[in-house]
Amino acid sequence: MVVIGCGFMGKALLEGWLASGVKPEAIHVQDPAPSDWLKAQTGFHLNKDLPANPAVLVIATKPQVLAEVLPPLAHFGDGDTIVVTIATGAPLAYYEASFGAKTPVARAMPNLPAAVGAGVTVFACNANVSDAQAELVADLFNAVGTGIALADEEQMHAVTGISGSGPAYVFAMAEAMTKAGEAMGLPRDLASTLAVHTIAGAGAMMREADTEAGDLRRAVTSKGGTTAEALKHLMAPGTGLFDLMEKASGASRDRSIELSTP
Ligand SMILES: NC(=O)C1=CN([C@@H]2O[C@H](COP(=O)(O)OP(=O)(O)OC[C@H]3O[C@@H](n4cnc5c(N)ncnc54)[C@H](OP(=O)(O)O)[C@@H]3O)[C@@H](O)[C@H]2O)C=CC1
Ligand SMILES: O=C(O)[C@@H]1CCC=N1
Repeated sequence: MVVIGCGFMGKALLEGWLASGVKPEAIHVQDPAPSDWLKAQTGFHLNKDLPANPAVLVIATKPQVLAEVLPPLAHFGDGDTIVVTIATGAPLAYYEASFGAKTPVARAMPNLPAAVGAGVTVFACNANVSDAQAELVADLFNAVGTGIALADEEQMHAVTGISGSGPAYVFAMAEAMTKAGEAMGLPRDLASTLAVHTIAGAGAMMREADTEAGDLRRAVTSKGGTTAEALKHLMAPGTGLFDLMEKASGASRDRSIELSTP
């Protein structure tokens, strides 16, 4: 496997893949300014000559640099190597134009919790991807969480607005809960611990429960109690979380569309 670009997301995937048993010796990583984490890894082939026919070529750079990153890699095209790109926005056709029309390409949108094996990745494959390669892509992303194949590539922008950017919304929520706790006089450490454990606990419960998130919300909300008072603010039409989430995820989706012509 060859990985081009090892920033936040490249590192998250590599951490997940290493934890799932992929051998570092099987991985070539190219990055012009390797992070301390990358330099500290043993076994990777870092910024060394690349193998001629890797099974997988992962593109993990920002979409803004694709126009300079892809041309020197064009010789990997039109063969058995599958290009797996996690760059936001750019469509499959962009890679076909760069690598050749016969190149197998999978366009994926992972998310940061892949680093701890709890990511969710949606991927769309072009017509050149064989069944075995599609299975390989699914295996790669299932190894770091849950992989979901998508038939309609156009939906990838909306996926980005929900799960690609989504961990940041949840981290922001933890920050906001911490700040609110401090504002009510709790020590920062305690407020932060409460926020993190509450979100992690609620997340674990949603994953295991057989019911929808709304049902779980109702289970916390005693009639005439404290939560109902809080939710009057969080669910207020116009200013509440629901409308805000629609605006926020829509803004992420729109930016993904803007980035689709690198
Ligand atoms: N972060 C996230 O949660 C997610 C990110 N993504 C997508 O993944 C991609 C990477 O994102 P992220 O990791 O956050 O970004 P980063 O900027 O952290 O990582 C990109 C890495 O690529 C390196 N790079 C730049 N030019 C080259 C080159 N010519 N050859 C090899 N490497 C190069 C950068 O080096 P330098 O910094 O020195 O320029 C950097 O280390 C983006 O397309 C992003 O949209 C998708 C889902 C989630
Ligand atoms: O912010 C970004 O552009 C990337 C894509 C999804 C998460 N991070």
